[in-house]
Amino acid sequence: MPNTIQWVAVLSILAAAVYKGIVYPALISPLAKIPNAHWSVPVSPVWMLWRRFRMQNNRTIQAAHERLGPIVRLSPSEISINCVDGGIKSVYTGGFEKHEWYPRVFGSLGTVSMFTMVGSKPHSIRKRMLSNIYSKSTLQTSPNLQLVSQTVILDRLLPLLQQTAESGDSLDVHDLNQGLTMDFVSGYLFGLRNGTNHVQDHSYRKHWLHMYLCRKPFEFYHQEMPYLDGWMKCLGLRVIPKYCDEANSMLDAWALDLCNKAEQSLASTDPAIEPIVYKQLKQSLDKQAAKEGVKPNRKHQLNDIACEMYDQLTAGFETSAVGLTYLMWQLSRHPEIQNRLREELRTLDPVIRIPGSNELPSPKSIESLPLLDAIITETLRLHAPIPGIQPRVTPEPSCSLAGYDNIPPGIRVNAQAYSLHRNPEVFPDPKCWQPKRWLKAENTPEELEERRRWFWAFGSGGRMCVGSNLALQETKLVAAAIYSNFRTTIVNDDGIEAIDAYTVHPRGEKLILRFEKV
Ligand code: HEM
Repeated sequence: MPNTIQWVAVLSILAAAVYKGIVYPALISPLAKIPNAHWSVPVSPVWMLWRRFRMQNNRTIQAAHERLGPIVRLSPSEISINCVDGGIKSVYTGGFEKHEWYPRVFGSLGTVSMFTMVGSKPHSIRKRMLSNIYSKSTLQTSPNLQLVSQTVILDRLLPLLQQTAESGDSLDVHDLNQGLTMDFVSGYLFGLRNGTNHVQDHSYRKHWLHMYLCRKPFEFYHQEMPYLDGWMKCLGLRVIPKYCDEANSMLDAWALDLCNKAEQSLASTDPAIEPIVYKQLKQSLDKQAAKEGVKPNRKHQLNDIACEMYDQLTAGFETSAVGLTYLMWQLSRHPEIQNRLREELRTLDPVIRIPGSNELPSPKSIESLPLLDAIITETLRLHAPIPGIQPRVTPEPSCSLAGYDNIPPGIRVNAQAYSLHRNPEVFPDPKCWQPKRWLKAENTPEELEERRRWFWAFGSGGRMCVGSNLALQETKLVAAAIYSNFRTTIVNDDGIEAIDAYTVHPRGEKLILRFEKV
């Protein structure tokens, strides 16, 4: 029988556990004042984990905000915000660091990139190395990108669509878009000749996409239960199948191969060969090493560059492709807007024609078309390619968010474009695709300004998308080239609704359209 001292010890431990695990988080912690997404969240993460396991993250958080307002608690140490002032402004432009979630999910080649780095200091050094190469003025005047654009649009895309239109066949544009955007981004990173040709090499594109996408259903384990796979492996079991490891190795080797090719072209200034982004990063890393008085370790450096390039390729192709797919879907559902866009595109000089064109209008002239801009912005609002959470960590010693003070450090705080873009006070009838909400002629300057503040397709602050200008330039050019020449109609859009995840794609992974020459 335990004696009195042992009883007291056991009861004290129990009382401390109840206080720490239930009383403090549910009643005393400053987080206790924040509305709970579910009654259990102050004491357990299970409810939210289950929702995430079922791939219901974005919709669950959105429903909680609709019910409970701009800030909600999702688990004992996680909150979500859905407002600009006291919300995304404080967190994302206020220097809150990224959560470990990023390197867990997106790490590759055993190291980290600008996207996956957690600390803001190493991140800002890396970002400074690359921002200029992605600025709007650099991209609009780059002879390298001009060559990539001409080749991808005039030699690869338009002839293929022309052939499709002539044959009367239909085309899976989601599949095509993923090749198109990869060719753009890889051509800019490594030089046109060293980049991919996924538009024309259909079978390699299929194989590559299969390897890339087969890992997606298992993202949950990396994101939310990072140790589970390791523990299970100790027992001889796996939660993440072996083919995911094989896909990772194949993709790492692919990125290293592209980098090796770029390395051979470093000395070239020929716009068809010069590996613009690769070169910029390599030279900046060398400069940084010289500044720090260290000799660069070439093997580590190649790995660092390959990891960075791999992230930019994947961040760049998947998002832009999904944006294009939904843009083509919406235009196919709205023939009257498609016709108005075509009229606007006919004002370009030169008009993009197949057959006939051997040069493209300037990126600047395409950028300044108001209806095209409104159509793309509205597509990125309603169908944000990254609608999911962007987790950050609350700083020392405490912070205030959405009117709640003394929020302790080390709490995971997220916002998501999915919810910010569905605020009915800013975007009336938010589920409806309405490009006119972005047109100067149809809205007051105050309305437009407010919508811009809530528009979060590219994030905000220091960790905002570095490729947003490239994405917009490329998306506008592709849309201009297609809709100057063809009318699209839907043949099969089954499964067009997006999956519920951090990055999305149509659930059916396809969109079949018919192209008719105009
Ligand atoms: C429509 C297309 C695109 C969308 C919607 C998009 C969206 C985003 C968003 C929301 C973030 C912030 C993510 C977070 O913090 O969780 C991000 C970051 C990033 N994006 Fe994009 N992106 C697009 C295209 C591109 C392209 C073409 C590139 C090519 C270089 C790119 C490269 C990156 C990188 C490297 C980061 C990390 C930036 C940092 O941490 O400083 N993205 N993107």
